[in-house]
Amino acid sequence: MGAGLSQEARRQERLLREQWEAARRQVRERRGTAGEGERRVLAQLLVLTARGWRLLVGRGDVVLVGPGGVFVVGVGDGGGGAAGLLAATRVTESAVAALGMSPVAVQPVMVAAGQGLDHGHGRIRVLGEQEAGRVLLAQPRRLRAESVRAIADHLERALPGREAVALEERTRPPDQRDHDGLFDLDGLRDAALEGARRAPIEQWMTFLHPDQVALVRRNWSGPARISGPAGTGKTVVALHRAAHLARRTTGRILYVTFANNLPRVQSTFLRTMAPAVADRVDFRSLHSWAQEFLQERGVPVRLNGDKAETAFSRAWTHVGRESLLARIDPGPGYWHEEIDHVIKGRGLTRFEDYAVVPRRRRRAGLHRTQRQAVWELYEEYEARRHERGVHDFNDVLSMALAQASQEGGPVPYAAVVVDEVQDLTLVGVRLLHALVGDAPNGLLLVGDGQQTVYPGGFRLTDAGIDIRGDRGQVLRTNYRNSRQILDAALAVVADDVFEDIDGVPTPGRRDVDLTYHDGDVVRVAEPTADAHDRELVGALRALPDGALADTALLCPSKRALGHYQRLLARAEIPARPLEQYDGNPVDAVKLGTYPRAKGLEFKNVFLPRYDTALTDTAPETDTARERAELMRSRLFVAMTRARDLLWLGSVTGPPAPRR
Ligand SMILES: Nc1ncnc2c1ncn2[C@@H]1O[C@H](COP(=O)(O)OP(=O)(O)OP(=O)(O)O)[C@@H](O)[C@H]1O
Repeated sequence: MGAGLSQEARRQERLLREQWEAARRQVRERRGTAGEGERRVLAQLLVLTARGWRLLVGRGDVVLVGPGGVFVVGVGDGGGGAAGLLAATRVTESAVAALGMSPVAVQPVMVAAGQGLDHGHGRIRVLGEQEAGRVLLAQPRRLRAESVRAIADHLERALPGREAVALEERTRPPDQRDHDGLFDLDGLRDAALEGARRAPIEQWMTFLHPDQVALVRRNWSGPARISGPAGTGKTVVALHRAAHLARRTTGRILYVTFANNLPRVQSTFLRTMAPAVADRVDFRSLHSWAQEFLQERGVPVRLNGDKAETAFSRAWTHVGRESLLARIDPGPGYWHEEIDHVIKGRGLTRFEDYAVVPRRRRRAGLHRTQRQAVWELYEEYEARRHERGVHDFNDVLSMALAQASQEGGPVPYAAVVVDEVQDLTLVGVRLLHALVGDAPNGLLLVGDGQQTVYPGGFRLTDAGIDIRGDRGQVLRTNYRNSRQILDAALAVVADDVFEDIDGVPTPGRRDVDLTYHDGDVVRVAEPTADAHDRELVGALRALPDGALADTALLCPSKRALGHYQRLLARAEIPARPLEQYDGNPVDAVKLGTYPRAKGLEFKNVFLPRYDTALTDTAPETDTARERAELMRSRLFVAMTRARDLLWLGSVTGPPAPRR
């Protein structure tokens, strides 16, 4: 900076110098017996008290509460080293849990002799003596002033034996200036400026409902499950849980979803909310993880979706098209799904098993002869796939399961968290279960059967996962949607009874508690597609500056998506594919299909021609009914992504070309 220092930087520097000198003096007077290193650290922490932080000094550690969160700082050699610091952290975590504060917001820090240190040691962040104040000052803002006050007051009562210490405001005689040439005041000044500049982190990254905190900290004796309707904080709890487990163990945590883009977004969130452990949580999509796992084990994978697709098309032409299957549903898609989600998705390799398997969430009942026809198609597909020497996505999971089930292999993860579990196949769930087995706090399955966006399904009992007693938890408070938005979404699936992975049938219109939250549904019905599109563009343009960063436009199909992509390009409205979204704000509309939006949320959600996903008349065949139901489920997911505005466009026709 030097000569170019801004006025604010100069003011900060002057203030900091005064505070630093006063702090040094105070520590020298009160803690004369402490070593120089310890005194220097305490002086830095005292400076923080002049900047909105509170200090509770104990024996060997200091609890700090400030805009950057709650820190338990090990100083000097009065305490019990790392073990003592972790014990003090746990006590502090318990104390703040009553206020709804997540354990991940309480961070243990060890200050060590030396300079330029900043690294993780297990769950403890290690900072050099010179860095402590600077690093804490530069933290993104996590707590507002009133929260700092409330938490510090609470901790003063809850943690007896600690002394509240603050920098005393005294007028400084001019001849007592304490020139401490060794200390990096510039660093402290820059950190203070940086801390003030950084955007505060989201409230949910620090505060949860006390019931949610209890789930995050709970000890489960085996696999556990968290379910609940859309927007009830399942992912939020799962993220805090992953961070909490990462701090409790030295192993790695695997956080898996089915979709590809979700892990990126969730990883961004975790990095902000619990940076110290972020590197020990692997956010992965199931298939990409399985491929890498096989590679590490030296198992060759020749995944080729296109060639596998061709193998299926040929098989259909050869044995499917003229078979009795075509009478049930003439489209090959339904039968491809049957192979993907029922036969291979469940890992079936013998007809006798398929002949009797319960085909969960498949609406067309198939008797034995019909199943035989499906099996022939399956065998033909497998033969043609082998001929081409390629694997499909299901093969990858089956091979990974075979590897993971082998005795004696290294256990790569201490815990596995599965988000959106309802969209996994049975083999996928078995694979993840095989990684950690029934270990305490090993497997956590999070999801909601009502938001299923792929066909087929499974029950936990099919996977041999036994979740009993308090290991099955249901969240019931929707924190995302307003009454209007949730009502509009529930109306779509009101008549669809669904079965979740526990096998319990649940009515579509579920009881959900709502938190008070504003939010509107805007319905636009136009006689022509052009008029509809003009309204859409107008509505997007009417959004306030900067709003596009938190806006999504979602479509039922890729084809429709192409249309709106071009429309937005012509209208010069910035847009980004949802696939590229990683949770960091970009001032552009996020464009994607309904299934792509799963697990995400946006302030504004635009669903042009949303009613193409709905059918006016009851479908005549079972397979058409199943498809219609799946479309409603996807639309429901898309609608419940909206926090503040749900824009529903439709074309009343005539004539409205179908998209
Ligand atoms: N205790 C809480 N207080 C306030 N907001 C909360 C709380 N818990 C969660 N939220 C907010 O609720 C919203 C939904 O949370 P989350 O995405 O975890 O829900 P979900 O159950 O996973 O949703 P879905 O199944 O629809 O994907 C988020 O905006 C989150 O910040």
